[in-house]
Amino acid sequence: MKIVAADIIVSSPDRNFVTLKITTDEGITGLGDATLNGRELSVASYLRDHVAPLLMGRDPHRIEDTWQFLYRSAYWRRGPVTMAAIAAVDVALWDIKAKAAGMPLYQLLGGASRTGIMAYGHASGRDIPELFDSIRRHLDEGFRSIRVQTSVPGINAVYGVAAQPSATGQRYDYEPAQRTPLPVEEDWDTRAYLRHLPSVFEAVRNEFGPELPLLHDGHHRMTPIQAAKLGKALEPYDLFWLEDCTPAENQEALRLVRQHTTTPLAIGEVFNTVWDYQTLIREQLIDYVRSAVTHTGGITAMRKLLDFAAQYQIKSGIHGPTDISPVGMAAALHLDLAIHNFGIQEYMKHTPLANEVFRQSFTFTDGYLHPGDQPGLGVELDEEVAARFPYEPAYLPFNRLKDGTVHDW
Ligand SMILES: O=C(O)[C@@H](O)[C@@H](O)[C@H](O)[C@H](O)CO
Repeated sequence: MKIVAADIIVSSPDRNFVTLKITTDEGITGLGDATLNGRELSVASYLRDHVAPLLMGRDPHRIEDTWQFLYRSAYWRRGPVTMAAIAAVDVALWDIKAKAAGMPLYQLLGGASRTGIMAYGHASGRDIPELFDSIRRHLDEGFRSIRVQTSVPGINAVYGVAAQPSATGQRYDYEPAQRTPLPVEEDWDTRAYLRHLPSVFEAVRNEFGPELPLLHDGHHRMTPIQAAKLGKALEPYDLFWLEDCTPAENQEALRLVRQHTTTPLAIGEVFNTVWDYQTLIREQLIDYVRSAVTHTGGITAMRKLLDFAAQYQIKSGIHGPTDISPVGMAAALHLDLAIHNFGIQEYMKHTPLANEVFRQSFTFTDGYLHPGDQPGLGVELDEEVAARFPYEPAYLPFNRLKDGTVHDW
């Protein structure tokens, strides 16, 4: 079999997605997700201008060789653009291999290690009553693990609160990237957040009891000592994890957090290679790996990363917000089902419009996802519908402190 075409499809059904479609001389096609929120066109260009010509005539079955070739022959290594482009090729090739075998992809990764994939949803509220309603709604929808984000008194707009008004006047809901000519400015005050958050978790535990797994995302905003303080303060509420408590480019910083708290830690959605985790994993400074298949070099690289983590009893918590397309989501689900050290999967539902462009076979029942049993990934791209929604520039917001200093968002 030979690769005869590699097309890049950029489409914006409610938000931007970049999809790679690889076609073989036998007529089998494979899809890969190359979406990098707010920087989509850079990956589209990387693929179209630099990678697609290299793929022509290659044997699609040689996945490891193609991965190594794309990674090493570029000379310039790592980074989100490069690794998202390589991920898209990798996932598309796995899709082709599984379709050629007539099997769902997870079978090629060793087969199912579990019957379903525990998923967590995103509950949020501007105040406690709104948060409780959101948690109840998620429980009604079938979620059995819940991420909790709230507004903080004194701060106007906080990451992750769906009901807050966005810059366009609509709810924030599905997607923090805004279709505005400049990134929207949000405000931040870590001391106010640290004072407020423990009382929110206390209220949630009192209302919903001790069983429900609860998660929280710090979105990179704390220093190590602030993160240590928050982890300690949240210990009575038994979190499943505290995510992205520090920016974590400095892996050693997590030693300090770890020394002070037993709240489990999850990190890595902005990382893109195993090297970003070397110290974190070897020194057991985290409990969950948050990388996205889409941003970390695809299934081939994620499998190696998670096998490394498994040696230290560190589990997966694969990134799955709506900026991971249904193609990237399906790739995550096949991997989740096959690996032994599965932890939890993030799951934010895509909009009905996005689901018209990407027809998926995965299911969500009583808290558990399953990728389905269609050959390959189980996702089809409707290119006619996709063409109706051309790219629209959008930016993620950024933060400023009260004195005007730019802060991590
Ligand atoms: O935990 C998460 O899923 C978030 O941190 C993301 O929603 C993140 O904000 C987006 O991926 C940014 O594009």
